Amino acid sequence: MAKLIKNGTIVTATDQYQGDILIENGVITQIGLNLTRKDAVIVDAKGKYVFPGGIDPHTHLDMPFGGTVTADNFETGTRAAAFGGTTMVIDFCLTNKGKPLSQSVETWHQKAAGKAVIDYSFHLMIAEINDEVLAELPAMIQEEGITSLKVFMAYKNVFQADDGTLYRTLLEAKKHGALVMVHAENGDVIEYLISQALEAGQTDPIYHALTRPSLIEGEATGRAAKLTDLANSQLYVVHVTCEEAVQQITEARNRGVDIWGETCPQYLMLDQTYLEKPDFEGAKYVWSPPLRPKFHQDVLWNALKTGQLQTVGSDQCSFNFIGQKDLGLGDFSKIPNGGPCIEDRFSILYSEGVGKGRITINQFVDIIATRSAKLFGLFPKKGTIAVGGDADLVIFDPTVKRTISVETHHMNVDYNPFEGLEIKGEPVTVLSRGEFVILDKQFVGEAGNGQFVKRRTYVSSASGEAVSKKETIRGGVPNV
Ligand SMILES: NC(=O)NCCC(=O)O
Ligand SMILES: [Zn+2]
Ligand SMILES: [Zn+2]
Repeated sequence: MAKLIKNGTIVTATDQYQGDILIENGVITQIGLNLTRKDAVIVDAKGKYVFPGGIDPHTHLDMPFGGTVTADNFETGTRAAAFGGTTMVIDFCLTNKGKPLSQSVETWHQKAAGKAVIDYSFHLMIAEINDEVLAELPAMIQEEGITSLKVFMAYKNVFQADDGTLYRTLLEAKKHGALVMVHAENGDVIEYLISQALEAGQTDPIYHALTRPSLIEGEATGRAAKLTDLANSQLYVVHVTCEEAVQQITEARNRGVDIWGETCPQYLMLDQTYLEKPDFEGAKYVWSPPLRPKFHQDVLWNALKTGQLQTVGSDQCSFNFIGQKDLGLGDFSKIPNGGPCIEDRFSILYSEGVGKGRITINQFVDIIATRSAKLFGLFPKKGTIAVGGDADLVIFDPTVKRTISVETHHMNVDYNPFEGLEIKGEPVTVLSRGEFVILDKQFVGEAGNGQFVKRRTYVSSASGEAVSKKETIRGGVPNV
């Protein structure tokens, strides 16, 4: 049945205006003033913003990691995402050396199908480059629509790939139209620092942060940026936490490298002192890269404001405090890395960003949805509000004050790292392809309604300025 959203303030990455939105067969068919339609369900959005549904470019749902499996799967995770105003997630499909890529992708399809309540896609991890991988990659990218590849520069002996693998992945990505993503930390150095700490009896959660200094996140970011330049390819740096990494990205962008950066709410809001909480509570705040000293937060906010960083992902990777995080009691290196944020990403960025004057409301939409849609081949089907696009929409009440808490969140995990944070603004109604998923703050969706979305190949035009600058200033580096 048609739906008509009336009287809302429509906000995109570029505009803000009063208007009505007509939805038919899951897509937006008209936007205008005083629209009428006899047989439509009317949704009154007076006094509310109508935003494009959030796109979370970085989630780990139902993922085995650190000797356990994330507490949220595709059903609980995407349901919580919807409550929080997110209508599409791109999850990381892990792969195993020596196994076909197609097998890993099939495993991820099985995890998501019948469970997801909103649309989803996958990034594909590249652990090695060999003849089999080279043979499979073109079809993965161009036929399966998995147009982003992930390389880990850390987690030695688990996920870490070497520089040769990263470089060859960059070359293949350029050839076939994919965006390469990196977890940028120096895994070899970290492994040594961890062994030194444990030898010295330093076992508490704070040593997780102290053995992963920001300098080596910056070093790995700079290395990846330079390899991208050499390969004349394209790079997206996930979960940027610190000044050193921002500097490397900025410097590379200024040289004309096609490079993008993401940060996460935890790095914008929480600092290293959280890892010092007594009674092992610091384990709740173990992410890699780690939380940093507070001054890095201002650097990250400023980088979002000035466009040096372009997106905010949740890096949703939830583990219960009791029964999962406590695997690392007596040895910080065994604490499963990651935390829950899929539900709060959207509202925290609105409240702390727009509400506190750090970013504009149009920048908010760009960071939370539009930029990811462009970089990951979804725009303009998703990531904006336009005739012909999917009706993935969030009706958002900017006046509601609330406190984030495990008592009220919908994630399947026994703590919330933002517990007690007072924020302003809340998604009230959320639609995915024109169907209500959240209606007046109640879940009305259904597991399995979310669909896998094949994405378009990476186009450098998404990068605009950076690529044209490179072509005019440097003439580009030849592909070798
Ligand atoms: N970030 C984190 O600590 N856990 C999730 C895996 C990753 O993104 O590195
Ligand atoms: Zn990572
Ligand atoms: Zn991650």
